[in-house]
Amino acid sequence: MHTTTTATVPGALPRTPALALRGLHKTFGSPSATVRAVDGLDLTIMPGEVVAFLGPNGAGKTTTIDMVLGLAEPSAGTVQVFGQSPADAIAAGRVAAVMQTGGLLRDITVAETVELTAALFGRKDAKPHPFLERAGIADIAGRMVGKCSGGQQQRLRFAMALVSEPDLLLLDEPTTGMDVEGRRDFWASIREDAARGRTVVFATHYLEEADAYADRIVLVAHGRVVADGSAAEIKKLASGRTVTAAFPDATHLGAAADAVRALPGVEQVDTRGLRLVVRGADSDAVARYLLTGTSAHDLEVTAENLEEAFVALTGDGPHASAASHQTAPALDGADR
Ligand SMILES: Nc1ncnc2c1ncn2[C@@H]1O[C@H](COP(=O)(O)OP(=O)(O)OP(=O)(O)O)[C@@H](O)[C@H]1O
Repeated sequence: MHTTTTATVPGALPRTPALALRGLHKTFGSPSATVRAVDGLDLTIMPGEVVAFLGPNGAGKTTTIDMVLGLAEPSAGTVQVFGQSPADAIAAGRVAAVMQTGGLLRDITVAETVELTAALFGRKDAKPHPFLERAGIADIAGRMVGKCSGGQQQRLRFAMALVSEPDLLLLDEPTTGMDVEGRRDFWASIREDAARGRTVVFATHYLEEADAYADRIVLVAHGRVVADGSAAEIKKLASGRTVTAAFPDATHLGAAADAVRALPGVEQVDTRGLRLVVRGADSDAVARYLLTGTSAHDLEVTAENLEEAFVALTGDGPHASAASHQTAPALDGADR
């Protein structure tokens, strides 16, 4: 898990984080109807990290990215990009973004788009080909943008973002609307580029994408970080199992629920109708207890996937209960 604000090696000066978000808040609306889009977000990302910003709709991912890009002002808290304000970092060409939509002219070619971007960055001399090559679209350099597929247009946005050779690349759900193959190719280009040491932060809904392409996953919900770790660590959260069993009546069910809560390793206990749902690390012990010590029948044990762990951690799904939040604080250190 990530708990440091700076990384040090003996004898070396502490490195400046690529991104440092401190007590970040963003509220929208009037005082009577306020939306807390970002609600106390702390995050530190070091240079060279590839980080997935993973969360459900409305978690605050885009609003956070907008603040990093200087497109929105925080209501409270601070954003630093390589130790600078977003405006200074952007002016220095240190940060660029691939957003979900917009930013393209349909009636010019792919190569002309990159040329135009280079001119806007004061790099008239920059040839488009190397950027198109890196984004994997050199073969469609002469195609009109309006004739490109959604995936090709996203790669073009990626090529445009590369023009300033940014140290930090932000991608806001860059593969929305792409098919599986398109996504795979797009990520191959991004990973290749990240291998050169660029810091990459991407917002996504897709757990598989975060798992496959990020070195670190930051789970966001309700404008806060609810878990933060390597893909392996986040996946470990999903290594638990769920035991469900039916009961003849509510009295037996209630008594079993109380007793099961006291068993070691049990993280979450819910009831659905006359079924008890128990989530925890030691499914054997739970199953043994239910079958030998209670009137449980029709017992089922299922392995969890990352999706279920995510729902449990963010407290947004039918499995969510007060107990699910016990897991989050251990992963949610004050400072990242
Ligand atoms: N300009 C705005 N005015 C009012 N509310 C807003 C505004 N922008 C965002 N919100 C609200 O803030 C919350 C966070 O939105 P945000 O777009 O940051 O989430 P997200 O995690 O990017 O979601 P998605 O994955 O759906 O894009 C949502 O409830 C959204 O409706």
